[in-house]
Amino acid sequence: MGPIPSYTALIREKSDARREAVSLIGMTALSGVAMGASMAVVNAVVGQGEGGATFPNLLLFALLATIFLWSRNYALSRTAIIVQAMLTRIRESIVRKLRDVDLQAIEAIDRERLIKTLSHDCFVISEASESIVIGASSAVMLLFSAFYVATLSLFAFILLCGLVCAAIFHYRRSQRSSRAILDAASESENRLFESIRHLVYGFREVKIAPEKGNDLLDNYILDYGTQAEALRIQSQRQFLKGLASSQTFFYVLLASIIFILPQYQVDRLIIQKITYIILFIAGPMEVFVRALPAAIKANAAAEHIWSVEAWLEGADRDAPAAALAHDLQFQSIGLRELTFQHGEAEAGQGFRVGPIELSLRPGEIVFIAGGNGSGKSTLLLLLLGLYRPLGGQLLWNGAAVRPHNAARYRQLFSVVFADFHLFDRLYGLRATDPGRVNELLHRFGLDRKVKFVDGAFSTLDLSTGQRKRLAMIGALLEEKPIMVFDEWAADQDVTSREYYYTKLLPELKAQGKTIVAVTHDDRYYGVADRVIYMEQGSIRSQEARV
Ligand SMILES: Nc1ncnc2c1ncn2[C@@H]1O[C@H](COP(=O)(O)OP(=O)(O)OP(=O)(O)O)[C@@H](O)[C@H]1O
Repeated sequence: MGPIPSYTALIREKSDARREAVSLIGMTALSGVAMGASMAVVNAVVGQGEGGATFPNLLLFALLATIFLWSRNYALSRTAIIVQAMLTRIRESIVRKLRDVDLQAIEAIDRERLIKTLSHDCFVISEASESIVIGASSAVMLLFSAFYVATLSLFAFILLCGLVCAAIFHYRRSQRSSRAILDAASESENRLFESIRHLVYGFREVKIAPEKGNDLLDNYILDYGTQAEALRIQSQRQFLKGLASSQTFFYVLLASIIFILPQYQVDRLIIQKITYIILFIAGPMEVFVRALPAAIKANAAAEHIWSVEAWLEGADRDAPAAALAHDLQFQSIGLRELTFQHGEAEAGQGFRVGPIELSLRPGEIVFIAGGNGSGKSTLLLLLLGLYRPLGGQLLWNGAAVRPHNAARYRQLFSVVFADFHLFDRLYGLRATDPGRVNELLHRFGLDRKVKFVDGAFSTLDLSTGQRKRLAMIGALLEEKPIMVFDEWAADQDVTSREYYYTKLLPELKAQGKTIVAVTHDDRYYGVADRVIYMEQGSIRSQEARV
């Protein structure tokens, strides 16, 4: 697997490098050999004095330099193409799998970490790949030089090998905890940015209560910042220690060649040549040492990608969402003895829902009422087939909703959740007539604030009530048979609320739509055909209003 197993595994299994492995490794090695060989030519020419400066030697040098430049350029440009294509493919594969996993899986993971893997970790791999190729080419050049030294003096070669082993041993010891330090530094930075986020997004609260801001700044932002600073300095020191040990190794080597080798090797010319070699490899050696931290970071980023992939592979999913189906029939939906559990029941901290017994028929308006935390939103998620029930069945026209048909079933619904996400454009509704959108913007009193331009809304910078009205427009344009609204009217002014209950809902019902709406507005309960009361996760009662 090599010293950076996750990174190499990623390149091997997720990129096209496998097909080009021979040419890529060959070109990288060729560039190292050509660099070493051009050094050998320089050495030979200089060693021969004036007699060495011949046209054939010049040609040979030019040829080797060209091979070096061409092969390294080839390896670098192909690596860039392969790595970028690989990252695009990885992002696509992660996003595709992400789209299909269950809601419960998404709710259980760290979404920030997921986004960071798609952005930061992919960026780290993209940046590191160039350093890794140049580092590998330099390593080949160093190997070539070692063998070149062996042809000149076996003793010098043994000396070189001994010193290299000592340097590697020392380097590994000095870098032993570098990964742990890097991880701790990035953890401190995460906490630092989390605290800064509280300051930025809780700015109004901080303005009103300065002690919040002082506490955040003095005890969290500064503390985490200082921790991160100390860890980054420690990590940089470690890297510099590694660099210094490689430079010390270089000077010890040089001193050994100049002062010890002459005791065993009398040929001054050979000593001179080996000295040139040592001086020549100083640059590639530093390049190689500098590539190591980049490789360690790329390996850590690859580990994150692997763990996200593993999580996605293991997460529950429905059959992939089919293309939008317009022919979905809805005669009945039934929740039969449906049960669900939030969290661990054993830990005593979970929330149990059900058993729920509920039927839904076309063209009716059903209100769901109940106290805070009584399970209304959870009931909606169960009805929408977004949570997998623990027991019981969700029936669609008499047939059970299961992973193979759940995505299709969900297409029956348009939803405005209580904690809805407002999209900047009408995704999935490309063919929508802009005239219809403008008419709805006008109807919901948003036409002065929001314009519908090139398929997107001109702004989402709106009040909570206005944002909900915009979300409602999106839901109405979807033209689905069942509409689900979770406390939609809660943030509306009196006029919009009145409009919602007395005009919009009856109009939708008249169009044959079924409405399921969570509401606390008991003075409008007369609009509904039925009101369902939730209490502690169960339906306490159902009241027919007509
Ligand atoms: N994703 C979740 N993970 C764990 N517990 C949850 C989750 N979502 C809701 N709960 C818990 O389930 C219970 C019911 O929540 P739910 O949101 O369904 O109630 P609600 O009646 O809609 O409340 P509200 O009127 O305040 O919106 C609450 O105790 C809540 O803490």
